[in-house]
Amino acid sequence: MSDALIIARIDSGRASPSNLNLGSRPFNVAASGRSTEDNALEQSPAQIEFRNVTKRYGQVTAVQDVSLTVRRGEFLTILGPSGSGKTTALMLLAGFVAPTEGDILIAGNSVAAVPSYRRDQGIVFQSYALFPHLTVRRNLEFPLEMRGVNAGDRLKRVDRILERVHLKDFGGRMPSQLSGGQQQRVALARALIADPPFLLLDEPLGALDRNLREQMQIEMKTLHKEFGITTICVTHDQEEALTLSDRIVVMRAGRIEQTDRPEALYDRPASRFVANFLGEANILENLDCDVESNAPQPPGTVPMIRPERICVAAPGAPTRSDERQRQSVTGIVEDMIYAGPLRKYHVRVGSSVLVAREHAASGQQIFRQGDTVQLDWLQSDVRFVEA
Ligand SMILES: Nc1ncnc2c1ncn2[C@@H]1O[C@H](COP(=O)(O)OP(=O)(O)OP(=O)(O)O)[C@@H](O)[C@H]1O
Repeated sequence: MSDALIIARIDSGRASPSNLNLGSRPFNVAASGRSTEDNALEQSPAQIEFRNVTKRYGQVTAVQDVSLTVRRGEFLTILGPSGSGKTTALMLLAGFVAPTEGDILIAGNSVAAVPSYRRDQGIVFQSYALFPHLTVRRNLEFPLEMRGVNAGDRLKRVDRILERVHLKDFGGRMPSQLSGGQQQRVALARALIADPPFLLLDEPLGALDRNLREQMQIEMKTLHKEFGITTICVTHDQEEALTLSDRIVVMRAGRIEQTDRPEALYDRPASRFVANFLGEANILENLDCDVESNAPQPPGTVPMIRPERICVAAPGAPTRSDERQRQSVTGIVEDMIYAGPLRKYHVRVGSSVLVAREHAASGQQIFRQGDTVQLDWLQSDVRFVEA
């Protein structure tokens, strides 16, 4: 079932950074810089709630004790590696599978006894699931017919939605006569046409090539803004999650590891797992020095720094940061990779290899394999993550 696409808005009551039970860690504090939009979302009413939901298949626990609150209008992405329970969480919400324990509420009411076909939701799958023998127009009319909408209204609504997804001249085509991106737009239009209160997306763009995926990400974000529809999206694509979401839920082995806004998740991951899953992370272990930070190291944590926060320089070169705030180590370049406008260095320091990423600026010294370099960073850029 990993090829369904669904949109909705989820908020983990259990694991957001502000309520994670992590003692006195500095990242318990919600990141600053919230926009008016963020605040408005936080104040919007809860639309969907998972209350201690567990789903077992025999010996396998696919989802374990998940509690979430999705707010009206939110775009929430469930992100996690294969087998972490993302799709099961979505299928539970869609009513395709029933919880073993716990309850799911929509608009404050338990939906335990409501079959999926009676849940008013739009669903989009990676495989589009368009009817191949029906034209685009007939595909779009189908959900309206099911709801008893009369022919005149159906016509108007189909015209309107075709216009909104930029497919006004494609109503007479069969799905096989459309590109992948166009088929995905029809699938989205079909999910939205009956004005569902929320939309569920499972790996919505997984079948598209990279360029088209980026274009569709922008289109989906625009559509979400226009419709203001609560959306829950399941993906294992970090970039997609970062681009589209108001908030991201990171799942691991059936549980929620962390929930937060994309920037906050990247800048202040709670655990080594999240730090590594969302971007690249240097865990500052086994260096021949004590890593210093502006904050004391809480027990059970390890220091972490993102590659773009590390500067690479010749040994003894003046550093770019304030001396009192600076930490530096010496290492040997193992590898240097050009990645378009970026240079990525792998540098051996003791028994660790640190990754540093720098924007390629003109006049900047380039280091090669075997060169001795100095790596330095600001202590304030060090984060402590759960080991
Ligand atoms: N119908 C089923 N019967 C038995 N086990 C299942 C069933 N559906 C899912 N599982 C198991 O539950 C766990 C979670 O599966 P799920 O499909 O939710 O993960 P996922 O994060 O969506 O993975 P992927 O990204 O690979 O789709 C996995 O171990 C999977 O094998």
